[in-house]
Amino acid sequence: MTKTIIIGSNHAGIAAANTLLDNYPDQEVTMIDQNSNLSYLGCGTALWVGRQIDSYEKLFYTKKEDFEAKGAKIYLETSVSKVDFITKKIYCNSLDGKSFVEKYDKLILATGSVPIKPNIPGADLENIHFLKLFQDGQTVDKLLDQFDIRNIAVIGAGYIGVEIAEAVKRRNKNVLLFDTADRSLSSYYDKEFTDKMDENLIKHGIDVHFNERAQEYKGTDKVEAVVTNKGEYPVDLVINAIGFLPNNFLGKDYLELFRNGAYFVDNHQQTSDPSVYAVGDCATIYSNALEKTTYIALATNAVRSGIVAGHNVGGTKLDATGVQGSNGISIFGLNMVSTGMSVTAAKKNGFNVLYTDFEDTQKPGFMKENAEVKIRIVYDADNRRVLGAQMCSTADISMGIHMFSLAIEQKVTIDQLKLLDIFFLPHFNQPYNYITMAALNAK
Ligand SMILES: Cc1cc2nc3c(=O)[nH]c(=O)nc-3n(C[C@H](O)[C@H](O)[C@H](O)COP(=O)(O)OP(=O)(O)OC[C@H]3O[C@@H](n4cnc5c(N)ncnc54)[C@H](O)[C@@H]3O)c2cc1C
Ligand SMILES: NC(=O)c1ccc[n+]([C@@H]2O[C@H](COP(=O)([O-])OP(=O)(O)OC[C@H]3O[C@@H](n4cnc5c(N)ncnc54)[C@H](O)[C@@H]3O)[C@@H](O)[C@H]2O)c1
Repeated sequence: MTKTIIIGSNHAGIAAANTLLDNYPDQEVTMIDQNSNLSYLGCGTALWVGRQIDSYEKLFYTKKEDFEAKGAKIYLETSVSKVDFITKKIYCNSLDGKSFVEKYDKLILATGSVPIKPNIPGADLENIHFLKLFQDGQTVDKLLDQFDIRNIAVIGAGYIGVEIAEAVKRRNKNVLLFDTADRSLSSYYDKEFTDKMDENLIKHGIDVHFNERAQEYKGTDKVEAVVTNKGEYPVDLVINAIGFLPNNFLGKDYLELFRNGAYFVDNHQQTSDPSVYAVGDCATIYSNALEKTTYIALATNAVRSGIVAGHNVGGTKLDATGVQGSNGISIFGLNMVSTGMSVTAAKKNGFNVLYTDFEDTQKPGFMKENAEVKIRIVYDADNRRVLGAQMCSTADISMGIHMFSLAIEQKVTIDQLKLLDIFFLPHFNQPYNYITMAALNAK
């Protein structure tokens, strides 16, 4: 028997555990997590807090007993305080006061990420929260029930910030949304797309403050105001959402790290110690768009990297295929999806970049239910390789982005997309559909 210990039992750790337990009967699997729950889908926090779904119960997709039934040993409310990588031992402390040591043959680090804490005065006042764990969502949800919690500042207009801004607005509170960038979602989309999101946010009553950095949280015990480079705003609750950092506490002094501190892994999820693998938000990932190792914190990547690590630890060599960072968001009925790099991101990364845009209705004019679609395909001006795509509509056009994800992975050129066989049916698109038209218009 090979003994594998997995530290962290959320999306990445779960995927690794299931892969090992379902495919490799010679594996003894031990899972350890400091939290009391596992498999919480953070994407559901905004849906639940905004009352778009009835409750949070179904936001968990598995439980401790499911792993025990497959023969794993699983400890919750147990934190690993130290790993001795030389003797292959981990040191654990459970919430009920017990300490114990476990030995491993192979170790999978799946310790995820931690939200970045703004380093400003007043950051420890009451009613200032993050939105990472289920418990964070519960705290914010309860506070929003209080009548005297009226003005809510959301710091960071990235994915978490924009989603929770919508949710809080749906609870009839005043929302102030701050970002240091000049627009929302600036790391995912170009301005022509984020302009649509910003208009949408403003139209629904969200008070947006771009190019604005929070410099201080003021208050006696509880937060009472946010001070930025442009003004002071009375608030009753602050939600910080300015990004994640990899949680590298256990291996930072021993394993090779990426520039942001993530465990540097190869395409088998193996770290610089051959007995140690790292998966999900604590590890690097290979971007096929950039053609470089990078860091992209997404549940989808956590699951895929967990599967890859599981097979390699189990004894089947499996190469990760790399990712495109595909992502999507749906706010007050406006849907935006992207994959690979925006023009802004490609330029920042030194690419000689071109793009092609197209805007039209999704379906032929005779269809009753119809919506505008905007698409941009980003490509390399030198070798014509597709680098990214963005789409936006009030219709559900999300599935089209997966094709661009594959195109980037497979190094397809913009010219190969021009005459690609794309079906036509009035219920879904036009004979001259938006993907073909965008590609045909490419210079
Ligand atoms: C509000 C919100 C919405 C999101 N929405 C989406 C979305 O729509 N789509 C998407 O793809 N991604 C989304 N994400 C991102 C996604 O949740 C993360 O990328 C994903 O959770 C990463 O999974 P992970 O298992 O690598 O890490 P984590 O989820 O961070 O889990 C790490 C686990 O390790 C445990 N742990 C850490 N240190 C120790 C230790 N020393 N001892 C024991 N246990 C330890 C933690 O308790 C935790 O359970 C969202 C995130 C948030 C917060
Ligand atoms: N729909 C989804 O796929 C989804 C939903 C939620 C979260 N996630 C993922 O979870 C991770 C964390 O999400 P997130 O929203 O925290 O990060 P993010 O990177 O999406 O957004 C962070 C935002 O904070 C801004 N910012 C940075 N420092 C700031 C400061 N000091 N003051 C004000 N603004 C500041 C940035 O400009 C950026 O817009 C991301 O990897 C994200 O992709 C994905």
